Amino acid sequence: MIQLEAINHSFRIGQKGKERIVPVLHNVNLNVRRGDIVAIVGRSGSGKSTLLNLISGYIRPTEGEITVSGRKVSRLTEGEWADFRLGNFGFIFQSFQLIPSMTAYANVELPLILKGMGEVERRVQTLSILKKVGLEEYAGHYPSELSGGQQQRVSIARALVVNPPIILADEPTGSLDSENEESLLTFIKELNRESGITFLIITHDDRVASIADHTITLKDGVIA
Ligand SMILES: Nc1ncnc2c1ncn2[C@@H]1O[C@H](COP(=O)(O)OP(=O)(O)OP(=O)(O)O)[C@@H](O)[C@H]1O
Repeated sequence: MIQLEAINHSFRIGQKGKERIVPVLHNVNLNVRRGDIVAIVGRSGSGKSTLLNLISGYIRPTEGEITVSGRKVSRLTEGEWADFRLGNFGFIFQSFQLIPSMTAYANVELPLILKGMGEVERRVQTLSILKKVGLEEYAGHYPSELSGGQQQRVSIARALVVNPPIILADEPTGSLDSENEESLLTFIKELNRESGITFLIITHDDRVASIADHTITLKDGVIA
């Protein structure tokens, strides 16, 4: 489902003429199979977010090849990436990243508008996914009118609404109390089992890593 072959990545920092190269990932090889839940763990600065940003095309690898759903993505243009991302990935973040001026409904509907779906179909799909996460009665609420757990469920609905085969999650339980964390983990397991969605989850939390089929530990940019 996701393959990384001999990935090296460095950032170039500083002003022109005084640039410095910061190597971050070294010879990373990774094979995530369809339907896997994979946890990526490692200390702060070990390169976890860089790895996720490479897989989702927000940065390009300095060297190496990335294949997602059978497509070699390392050579996609920006425009091709935008379409590819919408069709292949849902994203979940620690800070939810909902748009504060939009209702739960409008936040979830947004990816469908970007996909160019018609209004009637959008309405059916948005309401059905809000129901799936147990929030149909909160469709008209703004993020500030929802609890942290509810906001995270809206963000999951937004990730799921386009039926992505892969969900990329960066510390998805980082802002949740233990009760909401448990219910999110149960939901992730359920989605994985029933819909076969592949999950790649960055986490510091052993409880999150415990639901994973495989755990990858990054140490100073190398898979340990
Ligand atoms: N855009 C960038 N420009 C320069 N250096 C960067 C950039 N992004 C990340 N880095 C550096 O790459 C290294 C790895 O960062 P990354 O964010 O991938 O680590 P992480 O394991 O996700 O850390 P954390 O758990 O704290 O989020 C760090 O040393 C960081 O300073």
